[in-house]
Amino acid sequence: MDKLLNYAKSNVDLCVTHDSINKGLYAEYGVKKGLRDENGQGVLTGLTNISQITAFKYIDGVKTPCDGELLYRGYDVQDIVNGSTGKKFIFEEGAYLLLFGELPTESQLSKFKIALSDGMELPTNFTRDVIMKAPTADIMNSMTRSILTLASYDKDKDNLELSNVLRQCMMLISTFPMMAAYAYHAYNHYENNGSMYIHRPDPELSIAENFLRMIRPDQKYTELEARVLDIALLLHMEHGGGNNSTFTTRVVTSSGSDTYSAIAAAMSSLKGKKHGGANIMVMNMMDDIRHHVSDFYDEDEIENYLKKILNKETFDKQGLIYGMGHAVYSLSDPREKVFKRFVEQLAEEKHRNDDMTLYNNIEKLAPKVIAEKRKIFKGVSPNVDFYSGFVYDMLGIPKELYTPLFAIARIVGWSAHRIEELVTTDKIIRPAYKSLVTNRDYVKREDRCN
Ligand SMILES: CC(=O)SCCNC(=O)CCNC(=O)[C@H](O)C(C)(C)COP(=O)(O)OP(=O)(O)OC[C@H]1O[C@@H](n2cnc3c(N)ncnc32)[C@H](O)[C@@H]1OP(=O)(O)O
Ligand SMILES: O=C([O-])CC(=O)C(=O)O
Repeated sequence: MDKLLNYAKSNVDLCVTHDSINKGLYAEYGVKKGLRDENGQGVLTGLTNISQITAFKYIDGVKTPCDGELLYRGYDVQDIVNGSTGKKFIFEEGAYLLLFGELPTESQLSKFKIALSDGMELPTNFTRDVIMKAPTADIMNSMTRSILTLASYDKDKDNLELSNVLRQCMMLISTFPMMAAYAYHAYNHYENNGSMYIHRPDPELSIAENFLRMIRPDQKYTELEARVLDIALLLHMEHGGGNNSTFTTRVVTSSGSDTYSAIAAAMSSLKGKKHGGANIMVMNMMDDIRHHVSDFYDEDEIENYLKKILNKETFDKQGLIYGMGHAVYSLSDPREKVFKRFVEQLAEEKHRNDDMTLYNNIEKLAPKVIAEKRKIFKGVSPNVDFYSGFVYDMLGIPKELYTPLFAIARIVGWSAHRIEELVTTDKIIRPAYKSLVTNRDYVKREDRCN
């Protein structure tokens, strides 16, 4: 390993020399870096009927940043949340809506729940033979391994008929919580010396309830905890075709690959720190801030520390304030607003008021500090990941499961987009790269100088 690392270090300069491209050429050739134009707007690469994100409104013909709006199949997520008061199975209802395009009637929801419950089963000894092998704190990697292994149990893996793809997607929606919870227990036992327990899901319970039941030794949870998690799952389900993991799903789907491979690829995208992996990074960053800021009520001290993070002087030295900013939203992310309502309620109940103050101050100061230091076109505001980790922390969910929870929700959006891609597009996604290569005369091996 060390020898390989030494070799890699000695060759890094070659990569930098041959892989650095003058940034000015992007503008010269009209290349949209990150598939974004000069104003940060995403390049149009597809059409979708699944969801809609609004971050700007036209006022007197002028494009103006506005509070964010997110519609699932035309319904505002905030209305879905408000309409769910006193109800269970909010995630399941959202999943039906995204997969089939309509809000379910009681009877449709009930049949859908039964179908999902039927899918809540892993193959015999799968937990022992696959999930418990090579335990890791990286639960996303463990889940991805499980997804790819499940493919080898599926006799109809490559069949792209819609009914088969839908069966595969629903089976994955049903089994993701088990893959995540059991992978965590294996890690906690083998790496952390914790106790290991494997609770089976109860087919009568919701996905949110089952998740809480499976991760807790006594299988108990309160109504509020289950509701908050149910809503968190709803809010994370879907975010258009362009977000990194959904676009990945669509790219892999467009090549004719199977469901397991497309979803495994999406998992690999989601875990990135700039995408779904940001929820863990927010928690790590908050720990770091708590460690370095002595007074959570002192705005100057907090602002100075945030500047150090942006200047790559501290924390992970990447220059990012996690949980802030979004590729699409401008003034606000509607999901963050919903989260905040629950955060305030939970923080009061769990006596986390000092933490709440720190979060409030960062929410207020970070956008200003980022706007001063970076070229921001549309405004920068807290995103869905800013409060999600704090909520999960107050629900006693271990940090290793935060990004997996995102995946447990987003598999629904990935599934809907895979199906839409199969039904509608049927064209391999293949953008162009302008080549800067120049012809060189071939030199025989013995004639190359050192
Ligand atoms: C579920 C989700 O995926 S939500 C996003 C979760 N990710 C995070 O919280 C990580 C922190 N945030 C970020 O890295 C960014 O805001 C992203 C990746 C989400 C979006 O980035 P972009 O699409 O480049 O956003 P935008 O066009 O508004 O950014 C403009 C500039 O501000 C920078 N910027 C945006 N947000 C931040 C931030 N939180 N901290 C530091 N700089 C930031 C961008 O890097 C970019 O700088 P550049 O032009 O030098 O590359
Ligand atoms: O849309 C994006 O770029 C990021 C994303 O998935 C989300 O915010 O849920």
